[in-house]
Amino acid sequence: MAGGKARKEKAKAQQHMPYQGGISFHKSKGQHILKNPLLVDSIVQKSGVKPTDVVLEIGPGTGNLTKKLLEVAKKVVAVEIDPRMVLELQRRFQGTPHSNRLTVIQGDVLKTDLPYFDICVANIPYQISSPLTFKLLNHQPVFRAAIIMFQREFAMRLVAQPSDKLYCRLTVNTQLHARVFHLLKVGRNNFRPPPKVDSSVVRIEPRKPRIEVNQKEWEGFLRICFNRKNKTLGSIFRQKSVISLLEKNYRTVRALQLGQEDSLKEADTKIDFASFGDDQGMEMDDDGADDDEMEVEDGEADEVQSEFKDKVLDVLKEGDFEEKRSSKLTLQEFLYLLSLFNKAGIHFS
Ligand SMILES: C[S@@+](CC[C@H](N)C(=O)[O-])C[C@H]1O[C@@H](n2cnc3c(N)ncnc32)[C@H](O)[C@@H]1O
Repeated sequence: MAGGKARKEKAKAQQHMPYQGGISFHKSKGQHILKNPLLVDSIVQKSGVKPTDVVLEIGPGTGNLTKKLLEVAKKVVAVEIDPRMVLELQRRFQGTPHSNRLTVIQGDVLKTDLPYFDICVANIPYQISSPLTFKLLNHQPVFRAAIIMFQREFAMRLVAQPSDKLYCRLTVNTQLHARVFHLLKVGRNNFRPPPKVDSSVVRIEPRKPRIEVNQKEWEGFLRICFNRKNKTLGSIFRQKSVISLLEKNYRTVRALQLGQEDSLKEADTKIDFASFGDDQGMEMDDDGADDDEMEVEDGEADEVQSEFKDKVLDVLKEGDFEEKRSSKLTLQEFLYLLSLFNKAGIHFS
């Protein structure tokens, strides 16, 4: 009797254990599986998955979230990089009523052409947070929402508002394409093995219609604005390095417009906006003070006096931006300032 009771208790306890399938987890692949079934329920419930939805899951692991998603969705397409996990998923769902509604794609989600989906729900490896977010935001056709677990700090950057400490280039870049909401704080002990950081679930809703910008223009512009986000735009756009970059670009664009190939050669077309920050504007290691640690020259000594500089400063004055700081500008203000620069023939790509 005592043995039977112990067995029953063990079986009961196992029901509430995360399904691990005897697999060892690799931290290098961000393998921290969800071990709290109540949390999994809560994520699925907050996602608002409909019975008609095709769900994209990224990094299904051993399938704890997948199982709940299959219970509420029409279909789940899961992309998993680790072949051991893919095998485990197939074993877990084989012969269950769900098996024909689950498609597993083995591969790196960043290199995979994503299929159609209505909604994405995922507990992802945190090292791909930034490229994955931008991949999703560029995905066509536009999906309804993505409900994603991120490292807490990354999540707070996505939802930050002007003046918040974590408001940065990533925030503005993301909010250009989507509205982002914080859904749930998740402590590290909800995972096995526990990661070193706390997490948050956010809901990303792509804007419909999209705000159309020239992506290269926008990125070059934001790199400069966020190079020192707490400085005034007046002092950023007075810097010699910024003025000479913009002037080179201005001359190149003018030469192209006039079809003057000789002036184009003179203009030296090499424009290096990349020196003003990384690709996505996401640095998790800084203190949120600035987007980039690169030292830039500023101050009177590095200023240039030129007609072109006056042209740039006139744009700032026209929009009343000279004394404003990127850390406090709204998305609409960034869009407006870029449009003023472009109207004056000043380009960032
Ligand atoms: C944080 S775990 C989540 C596991 C499961 N969804 C859960 O919540 O229990 C992340 C999963 O993503 C997988 N993964 C890591 N890098 C990936 C990539 N580039 N593409 C697709 N899957 C990836 C890992 O193998 C792991 O299974």
